[in-house]
Amino acid sequence: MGRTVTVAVCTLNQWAMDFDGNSRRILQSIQEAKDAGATYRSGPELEICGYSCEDHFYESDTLLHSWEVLANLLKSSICEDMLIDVGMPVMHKNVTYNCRVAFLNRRILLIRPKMRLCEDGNYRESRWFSPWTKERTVEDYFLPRMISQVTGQTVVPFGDAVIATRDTCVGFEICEELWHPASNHIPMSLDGVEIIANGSGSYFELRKAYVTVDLVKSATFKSGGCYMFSNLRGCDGGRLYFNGGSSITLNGNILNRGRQFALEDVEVTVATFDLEDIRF
Ligand SMILES: NC(=O)CC[C@H](N)C(=O)O
Repeated sequence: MGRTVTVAVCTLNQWAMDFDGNSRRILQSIQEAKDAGATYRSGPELEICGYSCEDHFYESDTLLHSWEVLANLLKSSICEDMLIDVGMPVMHKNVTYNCRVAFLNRRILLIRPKMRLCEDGNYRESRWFSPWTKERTVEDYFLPRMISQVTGQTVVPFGDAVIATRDTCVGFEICEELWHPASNHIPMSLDGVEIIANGSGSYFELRKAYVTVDLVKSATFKSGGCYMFSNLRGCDGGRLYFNGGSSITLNGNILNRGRQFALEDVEVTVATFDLEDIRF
């Protein structure tokens, strides 16, 4: 029995604090994903505000403008009938987290905070964010009024959870969680999560692309599953170059992979596979 699905990962040339441009590129990626027949679109880490906002992450305006962009995405007809997750900073109980926000047809399904922050190389994430440490726990998140007006929701789940649908089960990792020895995809795979989306802000280092390819393959090699890796491209306003190379991997094999060094601001990479192939 075939149960084919088409999913999309996106490589975006986002810029720190360019809310208009970032939002335009996100919408373009969603439109391209839809045109390619995808019913699920994921994107890179902190794609709404840009990854390298540095101490602007301390400013409440950065969080406010991220919500404004999300409100426009929720309202847009381009986003209808597709599961979408986007990356943005969210403050919960006065603590800022680096999050994925998953939504479908004007309703937020889950806000998933990053659980392992990156501190090596040029990464200093704990300067601006705290990791979510409550495993398999969600709390009520009270939405800003401007979002409630669009979605009709007052609270949504915030925390370590996955999205179960009639057809499959979707979970999330955020960048470093893939690199960490106690990766979050391990308990999720053992628990039957079939699709894991990773929004990343992974900058270029010599030979790192080999590591990334090995990691996405091994994440799905042992238990099976689909791994959707989306990465940023370009400089983002800082001194680092994010090298793209977004990929979709099934059961240890790369199905499709975006380019590493390219000039397009928006590159959408899709793959179609049979969910039954995960269930052998
Ligand atoms: N943004 C991140 O979490 C980066 C994770 C990873 N260590 C990398 O170098 O790509």
